[in-house]
Amino acid sequence: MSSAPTPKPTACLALADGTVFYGKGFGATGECVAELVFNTAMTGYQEIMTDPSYAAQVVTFTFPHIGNTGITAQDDEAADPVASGIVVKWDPTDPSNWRATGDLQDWMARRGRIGIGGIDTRRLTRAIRQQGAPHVVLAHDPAGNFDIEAMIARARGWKGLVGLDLARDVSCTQSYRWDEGLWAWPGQFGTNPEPRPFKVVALDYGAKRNILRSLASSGAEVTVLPATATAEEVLAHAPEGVFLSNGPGDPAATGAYAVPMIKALLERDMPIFGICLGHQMLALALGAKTVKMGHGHHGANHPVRDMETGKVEITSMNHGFAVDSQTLPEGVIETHISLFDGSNCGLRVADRPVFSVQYHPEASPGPQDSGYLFTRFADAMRARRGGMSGGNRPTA
Ligand SMILES: NC(=O)CC[C@H](N)C(=O)O
Repeated sequence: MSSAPTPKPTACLALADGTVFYGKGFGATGECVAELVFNTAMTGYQEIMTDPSYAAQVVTFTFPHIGNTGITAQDDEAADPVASGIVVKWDPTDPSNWRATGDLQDWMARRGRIGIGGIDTRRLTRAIRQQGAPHVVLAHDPAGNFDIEAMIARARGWKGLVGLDLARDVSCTQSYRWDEGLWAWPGQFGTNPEPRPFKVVALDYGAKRNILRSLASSGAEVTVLPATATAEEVLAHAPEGVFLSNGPGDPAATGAYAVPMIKALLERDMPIFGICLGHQMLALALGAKTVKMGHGHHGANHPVRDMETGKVEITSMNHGFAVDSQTLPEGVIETHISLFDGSNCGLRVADRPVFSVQYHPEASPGPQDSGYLFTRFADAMRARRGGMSGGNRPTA
């Protein structure tokens, strides 16, 4: 009696330490070099893959069923998937979802993103937790020909994300207006009582669409400017508030453009709100330092404590760098911390409407606990209209 031959692996993942995982390839063929991170979200693989902050990263999902809800353009956080590739436990099945307009595998193949299925993602996640986010090469070849030694050497030779400036690569190149509000939970911010919208300039370092929707729904007329816009270019729009977006790469590598622009804005008494990379760059502009984390935070269930109200929020997270709270200068208050590891998750400037958070109040995917931050930004701009100050104090 003969048994069926074991199918030849059509994809493999080589870690810089020499560990190799074999599996079944899907999506695009070819090879990519990246940092490997794990994401613990149970939903939202499409939002995760299209979040521009994942540039130069491969994501391994701890949730085993990825692909089963298919793909819909409504869930794109950017025009294309940005994560270089994904690692999953089960091979993606055909989608079963009334919203699906396509399947994950075809979408990834058309957009040049590599997938590997059949991987022991628990073992891989444990390895990432122990050694920190490793450098990897992910390859997909239907013929199953892999030069493992060359892949390991390429992973070892890759310089990684520290010092890597990616924000200007994923940014828009032209300014544009964003008018679309939230479609997923339209009443989130109530009705804006202001007769005219707040003029907000949003700097695009890799902005997720749901951030722009959240700003619009909280009463803003949003003009999006490229990452390299100068303070003069920002101020030419006469904004009532400036928003600093999320984005990929090392915040400290944006010192040639974003940090000096933010420093110049801080000279003005203007509401500023930052998210994730925007939070880190604001901290740098205020004189603090950022550090690379071990394996970072990537998920949709991260508890964060608001230090001023004592409330705990369950948040969406995606970051591999963090603000070193020990370096926050006098007058800059740590407003939020991670309940997983105590790392900094938010700051504000005392008595000024300047604040930022490390996590993602726009969710997509994730819980909506932190949506109040968009209201706080709108309140800060409203207070300016009314000639009051201190509009970033806790509202609830
Ligand atoms: N989501 C983000 O904006 C990520 C910020 C930064 N690239 C980090 O990894 O920490």
